Parts: sequence; C-alpha cells; structure tokens
Amino acid sequence: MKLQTLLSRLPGFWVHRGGNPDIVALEMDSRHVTPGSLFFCLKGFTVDGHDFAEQAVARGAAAVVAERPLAVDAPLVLVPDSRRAMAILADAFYGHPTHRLHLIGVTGTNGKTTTTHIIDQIARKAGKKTGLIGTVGIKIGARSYPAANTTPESLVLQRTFKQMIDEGVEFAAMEVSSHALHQGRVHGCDYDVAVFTNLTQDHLDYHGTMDEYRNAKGLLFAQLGNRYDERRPKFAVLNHDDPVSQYYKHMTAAPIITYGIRTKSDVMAEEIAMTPSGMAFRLCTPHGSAVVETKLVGLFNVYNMLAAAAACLASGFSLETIAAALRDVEPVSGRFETVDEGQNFTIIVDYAHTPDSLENALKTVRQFAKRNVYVVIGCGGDRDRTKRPLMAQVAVRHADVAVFTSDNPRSEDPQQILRDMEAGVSDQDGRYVTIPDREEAIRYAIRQAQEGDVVLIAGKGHETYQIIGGNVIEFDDRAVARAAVRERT
Ligand SMILES: CC(=O)N[C@H]1[C@@H](OP(=O)(O)OP(=O)(O)OC[C@H]2O[C@@H](n3ccc(=O)[nH]c3=O)[C@H](O)[C@@H]2O)O[C@H](CO)[C@@H](O)[C@@H]1O[C@H](C)C(=O)N[C@@H](C)C(=O)N[C@H](CCC(=O)O)C(=O)O
Ligand SMILES: Nc1ncnc2c1ncn2[C@@H]1O[C@H](COP(=O)(O)OP(=O)(O)OP(=O)(O)O)[C@@H](O)[C@H]1O
Ligand SMILES: N[C@H](CCC[C@H](N)C(=O)O)C(=O)O
Ligand SMILES: [Mg+2]
Repeated sequence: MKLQTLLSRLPGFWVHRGGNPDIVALEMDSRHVTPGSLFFCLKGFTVDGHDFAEQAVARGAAAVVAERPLAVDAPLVLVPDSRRAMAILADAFYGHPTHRLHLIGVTGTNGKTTTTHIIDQIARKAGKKTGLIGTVGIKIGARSYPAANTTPESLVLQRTFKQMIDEGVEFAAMEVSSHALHQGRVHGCDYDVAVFTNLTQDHLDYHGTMDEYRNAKGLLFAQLGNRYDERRPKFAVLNHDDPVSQYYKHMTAAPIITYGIRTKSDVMAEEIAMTPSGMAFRLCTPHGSAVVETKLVGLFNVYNMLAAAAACLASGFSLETIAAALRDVEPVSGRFETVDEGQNFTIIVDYAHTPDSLENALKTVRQFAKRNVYVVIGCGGDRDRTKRPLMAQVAVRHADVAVFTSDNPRSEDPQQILRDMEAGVSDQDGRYVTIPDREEAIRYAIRQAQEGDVVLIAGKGHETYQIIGGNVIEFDDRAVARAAVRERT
C-alpha cells in the first residue's frame, strides 16, 4: 500500500514530508524492522522510540511516524500522538479485521484467562474456528503462538486479527488488561461483547489508586460501539454481585446482561454443590435452565462459567450448546492444576497472585483438605508493593503453614520483597517460614506434608520461568513439585 493511501485513512492534523513509498509492513520496534516498513516512534516507560528512528531507517524502514522532527533519511509523518496514529493506521492497513470478527473482550482483576478459555471452548463446541488472545499466549485455530503481554500493542493485535481472518476464524475471545486499556492498545478493536469479571486490588504501582484502576477497566465499556445496529448488536456482560458493575452500567450505552449468584441476575447459578471431583449447579437463563456438572473447583469458577455463558448467550449460542460445553470444560494450564506423582497428599499449582484470588484459592482448598493446608507464596518484583502485606495476611490466615518465597523478583531485592510481605503479619497470626529460594520453599512444604494434607503452590501457574534481575531462568512449579515428591521416596 502506498504511504499516501494509508495516510488518507488518518483523520486529524498531521504533516507529511518526503516521498510516497510502498509500505509493506508496520513496525514499532527498530529491531524488527525489515525493508519497506513504516516505523512508529513510541515514547515508552524505559526508552524513547524516537531515538531508534535512525536505526530503523538503516534497517530499511521506508518511512517514519513521529511526534517531533527527526533528521532521518526517509519520509517523515509528524503526528500529535504516534501511539494513537499507530492504532488507527494498523486497523486500516490490515483492513479493519475486527469488523469481520465476532469479538469478545474480557476485563477484570481475576478470571480473565479462565473465562476467555471457557468462551473459546463453548464456541468450538458450537463448531466455530476460534481465536484466543491472553496471558497464556495467542491461539489461532489449532496453532499457538507466544505473547509478551496479556493484551498486546495495537499493531500486534490488528496483525493477529488479520491472520485470524485469513485463516477462516470468525469468533475470537481476548483478555483486555487495564494497562492495555489505559495505553490505548485496544483502540480500534470493535468488540461485540464486553465482559467484566470482578475488581479487587492489584496493579496500584501502575494506576496509583483503586479509582484510577476501576476507571481504566471501565474504558472497555465506555468504548463499546456507541450506536444501535440490529445486524450487529453489542452487549455489556456484568457481574451483578460486584458493586463496580453499577458504575460500568452508566459508562456504556450497550444493552446489559447481568450474571451472579447472590443478586437477582439474567444468568444465575442455583443449587450449587461441591462434589469430591468438581462442582454441580443449575444454570438459569432467560432461555431456560440446565444442570451443569464440571470438574472445575471453586466458587470463583462458577462465576467464570456464568460470565462465559452470558457472553455466549449474547453471541447467539443456544443454552443446550453452552451447557454441554460447560460440562466438558477443561481446566486452564496452571489454574488449580494438580500434581500427582502417586503421593498420599494433594499438590495444587495455581496462578493466584492477588489478595482476593489467593483467599479464594485457599478457601476452596479448605473445602476438601482433610488435614493441614500449606501455601507457598511470593510476590512479584516491580509490581504493586501494597498488595504484598495483604497477600501475606491472607496466607497465614487461611493456611496452617505459609511458606513465603520469591516470585519473579525482577529488578528488586528478593529480601526486601519478603520484608514487605512480613510487615503484614505478626508471629501471633499463624505459622509462617521464609525461604527466599523458590525451589527450596516448594521442597520444604512437600517434605513436611503428611497424608491428607494439601500443598498449594500459588502465583506462577503456567509460567515456565523465573525473572531474577535481568535474567529469565527456566522454572516450572509443577516440575519442581514433581521432583520434590520423587525425592521423598
Ligand atoms: C509498563 C508497560 O506496560 N510496559 C510495556 C511497554 O514497554 P516500555 O514502555 O518499557 O517500552 P520501551 O522499552 O520503553 O520501548 C519504547 C519503544 O521503543 C521501541 N524500541 C525499544 C528498543 C529498541 O532497541 N528499539 C526500539 O524501537 C519499543 O519497541 C517501543 O516501541 O511496551 C512494551 C511493548 O508493547 C510492552 O511489552 C511492555 O510491557 C511490559 C513487558 C510489562 O511488563 N507490562 C505489564 C505491566 C503489562 O502490560 N501487563 C498487562 C497484564 C496485567 C494483568 O493481566 O494482570 C499486559 O497486558 O500484559
Ligand atoms: N473469577 C475469579 N475471581 C477470583 N479469583 C479468581 C477468579 N478466577 C480465577 N481466580 C483465581 O485467580 C487466578 C488467576 O486466574 P486467571 O488467570 O483466570 O485470571 P486473570 O484475570 O487472567 O489474571 P492476569 O491478570 O494475571 O491475566 C486463578 O489461578 C485463581 O486462583
Ligand atoms: N499479569 C500479572 C502477572 C503476575 C504473575 C506473578 N507471577 C508475578 O510475576 O507477579 C502482572 O504482570 O502483574
Ligand atoms: Mg490472564
């Protein structure tokens, strides 16, 4: 596509200096630039992309989009906001792919990955070829790709949607993080259904206050197509049991579908029963009701299933298809995943890394633990410091033995992170030990465990690495736990 043709899709005020080359690719990272690319200079949190324009041109960039004049040997497009220009031009360059996809966006503090996976499983049961974007990676049909972020930058997103369209995908579900909403990574995504799971404390390092965090997530609902088109209706799916939903209701013009357990809602779970091998409940909807038996555990997973069911009803799937898919739902990697090496106690690896999710996970474990509950838990470095003492409190309150350890210390001193955790608890609160080395901590808990105990290893779930300083070291809680059990025997 010619640069001028592409720029004709960019509304507003901008200045173009130089020629009209063919643009064959869009890039925002100079290291990925190939000949014929249009390079976007983005001001980041760490460096300023404008400083890499020269390098991009040296690698063959055909033109550069920037917010200030640069001495580069290539046509230059000056815009007031290159991130916004990138979202608009990526959407145009790839042919507005989300206009041709049925797209569901899921936001909330906890449950996004789980809910999007359940939605994906329902859509596949209904015979759709699907796409999925989130923390665990990107999936297009049967193929998986790694992803650096839960919600990628607009350019990567639009490119991914285009690939989905090219491969015959018609239905996609994605996680929408608060960071992505705040940074405009999802500008241009034409969602059909926007889903809210819940809001509890996380990411205050980034958003500063809970109000700012709530507002960032609210952008998903505020940006949901503000027009009524009966050929492509939009829906906001809200958790009625979470008071923040009342706020989001006012942020959107879209019809609302509510779900809940405690508050009268459109989609509800009744007669909830925890069984030794999972849960059962009656899924009640405006289209009738159906009994669902599932191997997923934890009341929070009933919420995730209700959110997914409501989103899929809004998407036109029948109650029968939804209920049948829910019965067959497979757990997500690293979410309440059991490690079974034939030991006479239970080991669970889970991704809980917030006070609320840790409390939910521990309460769920309590429901079936015959004896003591051990929890191995750390807090991520370069992330919300204020959640550390709260997570420690939850751990000692709900477990018999808490083992405080490391979880991706990143650039921080692991000992300081542990001190932040310990500040939340006193010796009277319960038993805890501090073992900074995560492998040692897991081994300790597994060595202590007796018949009937449960060891919950929380925080890293599916992650197969540990970030220490600038190094990414291979580390998998499940593999470490398996080895620790073998060591006992
Ligand atoms: C705080 C934050 O959001 N950071 C994101 C941001 O990085 P950054 O601002 O530091 O980027 P930068 O390194 O300063 O680079 C600025 C620009 O220069 C370019 N550059 C840089 C170096 C170079 O040699 N050449 C070059 O062109 C970069 O490509 C970029 O365009 O832009 C990057 C590219 O899109 C993101 O990968 C990165 O996410 C980092 C990895 C991150 O940890 N983000 C977390 C906080 C996050 O976003 N998490 C949410 C999930 C949260 C949840 O679900 O709980 C997520 O959606 O992932
Ligand atoms: N609806 C829920 N409410 C509270 N806790 C939940 C819920 N669903 C899952 N959890 C807990 O939170 C953990 C993370 O779940 P999941 O990965 O689905 O959330 P997420 O929102 O995608 O997280 P992230 O922000 O890291 O992407 C799970 O391992 C479980 O312990
Ligand atoms: N999406 C979350 C993941 C946290 C996972 C945990 N293992 C950690 O490193 O803190 C975040 O970026 O805050
Ligand atoms: Mg996730």
